[in-house]
Amino acid sequence: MVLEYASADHATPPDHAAQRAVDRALSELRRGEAVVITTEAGTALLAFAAEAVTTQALNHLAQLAGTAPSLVLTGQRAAALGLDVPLDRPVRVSPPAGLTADLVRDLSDPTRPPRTAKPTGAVSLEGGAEGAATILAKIARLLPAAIVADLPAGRGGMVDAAGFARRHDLLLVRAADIVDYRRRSARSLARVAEAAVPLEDAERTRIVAFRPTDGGPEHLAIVIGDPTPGQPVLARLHSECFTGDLLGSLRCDCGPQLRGAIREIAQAGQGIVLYLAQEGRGIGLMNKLRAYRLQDGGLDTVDANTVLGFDADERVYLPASTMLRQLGFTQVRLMTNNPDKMAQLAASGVEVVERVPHIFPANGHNEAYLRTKAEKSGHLF
Ligand SMILES: Nc1nc2c(ncn2[C@@H]2O[C@H](COP(=O)(O)OP(=O)(O)OP(=O)(O)O)[C@@H](O)[C@H]2O)c(=O)[nH]1
Ligand SMILES: [Zn+2]
Repeated sequence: MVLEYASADHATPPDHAAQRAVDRALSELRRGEAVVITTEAGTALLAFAAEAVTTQALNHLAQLAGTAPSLVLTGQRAAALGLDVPLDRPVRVSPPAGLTADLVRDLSDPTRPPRTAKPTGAVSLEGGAEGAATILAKIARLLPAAIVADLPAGRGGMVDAAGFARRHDLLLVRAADIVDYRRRSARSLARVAEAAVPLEDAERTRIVAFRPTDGGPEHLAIVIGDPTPGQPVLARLHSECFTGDLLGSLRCDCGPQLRGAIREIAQAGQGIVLYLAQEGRGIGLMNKLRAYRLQDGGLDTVDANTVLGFDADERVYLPASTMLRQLGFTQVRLMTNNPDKMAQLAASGVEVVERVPHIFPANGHNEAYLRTKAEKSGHLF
């Protein structure tokens, strides 16, 4: 099958400027710089990633904004620290004596040696800009926590966020654009390259590579044989697992699932494996290694995620549905045990006409992991 490439025009979404602002903010955050986050309500925050905290950075933020910095945690992280708060709202912690770099590290990073740090002082439930700051940290694959300081209102009670950002050479990004970033990114995926790549277990294979126009994560379709567009296709949605897929880690079941899917599809004649760039159930490799560390301390795979401040599963399957559609498929026979994959695909307009179980034997190291997936995440083993 010869594939047509999307034209540049087709691939340019109307919200290009919004995506660009978020993408730039991501790299600022990863470099430890602050960005200005604005809300539709007219408020604005200066924010940088908790993971980049230093005494100097805290002082610099306070001096820039002219207000005391607070720490923003996700509801999940705050609950893990013993606060009685809803899990789905960000929490802002403002200790009366002010933040220190050590306190920020202790509150935001559970892999640090245990100390007795507890959030003290004003703890408030927040929304717009604070929530966006934690989402930005998540998309940047950092710990989901941010240090923030309010921009004070100027004359007339208005915050001149744009003027402030310009004066201090800071990037300005809208909270709503951060919230929409992943959805827009998935929508803007376009095919950029394709080549035959004969595999050990499936010789008639080609890889079709997709890239979003915002420079975000690239995803791959591994197309085996010649599936007929418009017909239900045997498909596996595989989330990246560096440790399992490449190194053969025994902590999970990803390696056998990936190779097994390729073998099974080759035996069936045709089908597609989507290789999705959402390592560690969407928290990234660094954070997955942190989660492993917590699991070595006794937590299960779900609790390790939430103690870090993430949801148990941060993955989205909108990119998968966009890729399937662009390849000509809207119906799948899905190789999975995970009901959330089926639900998310269905919600994004790809019909799951059949679930094909995709189970591999435990290996002596991953029994607890598989049990937790069944008991807590509803996997159908
Ligand atoms: N955060 C975290 N991610 C993990 C852990 N173990 C494996 N993973 C990740 O879990 C994902 C597994 O992906 P899949 O095999 O596609 O999905 P699944 O949820 O197991 O569902 P099915 O295999 O389709 O039934 C990969 O992104 C792995 O990197 C863990 O302990 N913590
Ligand atoms: Zn894995």
